[in-house]
Amino acid sequence: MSIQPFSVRFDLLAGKRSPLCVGIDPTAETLARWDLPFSAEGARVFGLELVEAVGDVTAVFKPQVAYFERFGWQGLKAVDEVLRHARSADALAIADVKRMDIGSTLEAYAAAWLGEDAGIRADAMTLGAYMGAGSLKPVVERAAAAGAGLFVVVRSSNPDGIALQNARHEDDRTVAEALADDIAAFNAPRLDANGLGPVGAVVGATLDDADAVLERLKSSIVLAPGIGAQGATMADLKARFGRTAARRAMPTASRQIGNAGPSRRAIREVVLRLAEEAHDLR
Ligand SMILES: O=C(O)c1cc(=O)[nH]c(=O)n1[C@@H]1O[C@H](COP(=O)(O)O)[C@@H](O)[C@H]1O
Repeated sequence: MSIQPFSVRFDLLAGKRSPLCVGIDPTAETLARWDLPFSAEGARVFGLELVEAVGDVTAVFKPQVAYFERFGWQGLKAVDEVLRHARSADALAIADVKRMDIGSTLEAYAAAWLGEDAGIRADAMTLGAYMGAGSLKPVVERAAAAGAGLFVVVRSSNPDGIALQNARHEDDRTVAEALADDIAAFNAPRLDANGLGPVGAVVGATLDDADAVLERLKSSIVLAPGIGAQGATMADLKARFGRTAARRAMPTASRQIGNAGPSRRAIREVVLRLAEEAHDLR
C-alpha cells in the first residue's frame, strides 16, 4: 500500500491535534534539569518521556539528532528508538539533521533517514542548500516516492544567517528568495489536493522581514523555529507570517517544552497551551 504524502498526513493530523511540532533537544542543561545522565541513555529516556507525555496530542515530533549523535552509535540507537516511539503514537517524526552535500551523497543521506528501507526511519528530514538547489534533486525524488517530507532551511531563526541569506543575486532576488523559487519549482509537479508539495521550508518565527520568501513558498509547509527559548511567541509568528502563511506554518519549540519537565503534567500543560495557540493559526 502506498503511503500518503507527508503534506496530506500533516494536514490531517494538524487539523485533529494542532500544527505544533514538539522539538526533542536533550541539551546538557535540560538533561541536568531532569536529573538524567549526560549520555545516550539520558537522551533516550528524555525523548521517550516527551512522547509519553504528549504523544496523543502532538502532530509532529522533531528530535534534534545532534544531541543524540554526540553519544556515538548508542546515541543513534537512542534516536532510532525515539523516532519509532513518536511514529507509534501516530505522530509524524522529523529527523532534524540539516544534511547538505553534492546530489549523489545527499541521496545516501536521504536513504539513511527516509523511506521503508531507511537506516533510521523518519517521516521527514531537514536539509541545507548551500551546495545549490540542484543538489537537492535526488532527495526530492526519494522523498516524493516515499511519501516523506523535506524541510530546507531558507531563512534561519538565528541572526547569524541574515547576511548570507539576504545577499542579492544579479537579478536582485536574495539568496533566500531564489531558493524559495527553486523549492516552488520542485513542488510544482508534485502538489497534493491542498496545493502543497513534499518540499517544505524552514523560516524562523523570529524574523521581521520574511514576507518575500513566504510569498514564494505557497506550496510549502513552513517549519517555524524560534518559539520560546529564542524569544518569539505564537502571536509574533502570526503577526510576522500574516494570515495566509500562518495557515501553512508548523511552529516548533524545543527547550521551552523540555525545560518544563520532567513532570509529565507540566510538560503537557505547556504543550497544550502552545498547541491551542498554534491551532488558532489555521
Ligand atoms: O531546522 C530547525 O529546526 C532549526 C532551524 C533554524 O533556523 N533555527 C533553529 O533553531 N532550528 C532548530 O530548532 C530547535 C530550536 O530549539 P529551541 O530554541 O530550544 O526551541 C533547535 O533544535 C534548532 O537546531
